[in-house]
Amino acid sequence: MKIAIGNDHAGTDYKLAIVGLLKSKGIEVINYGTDGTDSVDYPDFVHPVANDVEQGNVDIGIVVCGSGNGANMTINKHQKVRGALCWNKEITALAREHNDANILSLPARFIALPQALEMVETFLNTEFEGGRHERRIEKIPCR
Ligand SMILES: O=C(CO)[C@H](O)[C@H](O)[C@H](O)COP(=O)(O)O
Repeated sequence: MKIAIGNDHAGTDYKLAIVGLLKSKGIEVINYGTDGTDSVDYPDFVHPVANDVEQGNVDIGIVVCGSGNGANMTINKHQKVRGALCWNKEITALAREHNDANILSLPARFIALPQALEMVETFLNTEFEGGRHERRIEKIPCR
């Protein structure tokens, strides 16, 4: 499995912990940064994640910022991206089961690190249910 990850300054600590978790599982990670805590602009770091997902270069993406909203708004401008802003394990599971989310957006300033890591595990280990949800996600793109 291959995962792209990007974040702003608010998400750096959590991102580094997530990268550690993923690598410990033998997952290949493309880290678009930032790896610092100086103030940056989240679109510069999450558009590359969305591009990789859109082009099929990676299996899924993860973005991390303060509230999760700016990063999630940005990635969802990409046609093939279904980015899900998640704040607990249950919402994360539903994002995969019902929405076939392909990028997980995490709000680092509003969830604890162990919870964020648990959500990453859930995102990786939960399958899309298909069925009626397939029809619905096919209707998401603007027509
Ligand atoms: O929406 C956001 C990015 O997706 C975030 O919450 C940012 O991390 C936040 O806006 C950064 O705020 P700061 O005051 O510039 O640290």
